[in-house]
Amino acid sequence: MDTFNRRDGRLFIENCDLSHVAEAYATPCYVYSRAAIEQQWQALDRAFASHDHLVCYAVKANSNLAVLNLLARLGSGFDIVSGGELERVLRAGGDPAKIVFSGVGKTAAEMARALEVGILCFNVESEAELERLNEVAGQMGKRAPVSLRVNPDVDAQTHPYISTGLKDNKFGIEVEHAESVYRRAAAMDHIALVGIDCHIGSQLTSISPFVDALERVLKLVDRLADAGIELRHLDIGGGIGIQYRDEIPPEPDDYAQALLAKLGDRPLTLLMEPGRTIVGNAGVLLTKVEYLKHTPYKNFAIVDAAMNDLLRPSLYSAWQAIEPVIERAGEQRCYDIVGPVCETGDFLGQERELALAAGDLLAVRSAGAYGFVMSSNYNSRPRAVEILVDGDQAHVIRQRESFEQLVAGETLLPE
Ligand SMILES: Cc1ncc(COP(=O)(O)O)c(C=O)c1O
Ligand SMILES: N[C@@H](CCCC[NH3+])C(=O)O
Repeated sequence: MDTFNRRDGRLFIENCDLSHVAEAYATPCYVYSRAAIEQQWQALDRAFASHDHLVCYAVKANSNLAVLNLLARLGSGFDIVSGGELERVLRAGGDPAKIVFSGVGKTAAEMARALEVGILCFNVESEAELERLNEVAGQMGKRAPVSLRVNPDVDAQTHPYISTGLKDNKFGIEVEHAESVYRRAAAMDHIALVGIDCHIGSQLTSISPFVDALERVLKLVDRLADAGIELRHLDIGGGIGIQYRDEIPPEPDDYAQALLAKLGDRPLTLLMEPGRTIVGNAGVLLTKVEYLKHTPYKNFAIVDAAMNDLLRPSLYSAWQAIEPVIERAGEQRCYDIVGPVCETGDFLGQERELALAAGDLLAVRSAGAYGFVMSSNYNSRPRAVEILVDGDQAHVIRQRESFEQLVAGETLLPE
């Protein structure tokens, strides 16, 4: 049985009827499939079985504690980019010794906490960060495990906002300059060099940019080895794309084979930081049609989810499939699916052929990654509820935010 399947025109996740989920928990509502998340992680893990490796799930893609907990139970590592993500992983039962810490702006407090719990390594993105880390570790009487994130200057052929491996992007240390930074780091008292890292972008649908990046990083690894700097691991980053529409993303086995062939017999553990490919197609956003509005120029379906709930269509003009939860007969019309937020850019989809009536439920597909995590309270809209489906059971894994929670922490000035 497919994770997403239709029975008598009704959309199910596993054995759970999504119209019942919407009825029980209201909309907007994120729903994820446990089986789909686990299967994706296991497929990637299996693909690398022949080589020492660690899949470090990129927490930013979907950081719900229940999702992190499922992955921790599978033995996953985690790629984090903030102190908040670190606390989430710890609360979800993740192993600190399997955490890599990426990001260009780590604060001293974040470094200290990560050193205290004993993470696998810091993916250091600049010399200034390296100096700060050396200082913080020194104050704590520790040595910080470090992997330098190099910027290989490879075009990931993806949306410019999510391309990270070009030399004019803010990420990593230029590959030509990295060797001298490694030499400096090797001489620091409170730094232990353990690895090398790169991440060239997100939603990549071709393997060749990964291979090009790896090739450039390996040249540096070999030069470092010649200079007596031996590393334990190489982290290829995340970025494997998913199918939103008609993209054909790399299969885990092909991806693994291409990378392992390039790696050859170098005794390096391979780390990776996949986010989207693990959770993206495991989730939907359910929303209800509040009103239909027909004008001589356009038809609008005004729904109860908005750009604050799912930002990707507004931010990147991203296309995500939108389908009725219960199919209805009748004439299809071309609709823009828009939310209640006061912005013209507030849409979930444009020019979609659908047969609709007010009150219908819609499912926005591929919403498991960069969906809820990018949501906001814009227009003072409470954040949506999150549900995890396990077989025929639907579990609330985050309650809908209440109006009380929405204003919590704000205070009026005294009279
Ligand atoms: C450093 C780093 N690692 C991993 C990821 C996860 O990327 P993706 O969700 O595309 O796999 C990102 C986001 O692009 C990232 O910036
Ligand atoms: N937020 C982006 C992905 C960002 C990747 C983070 N480095 C998206 O929704 O496609």
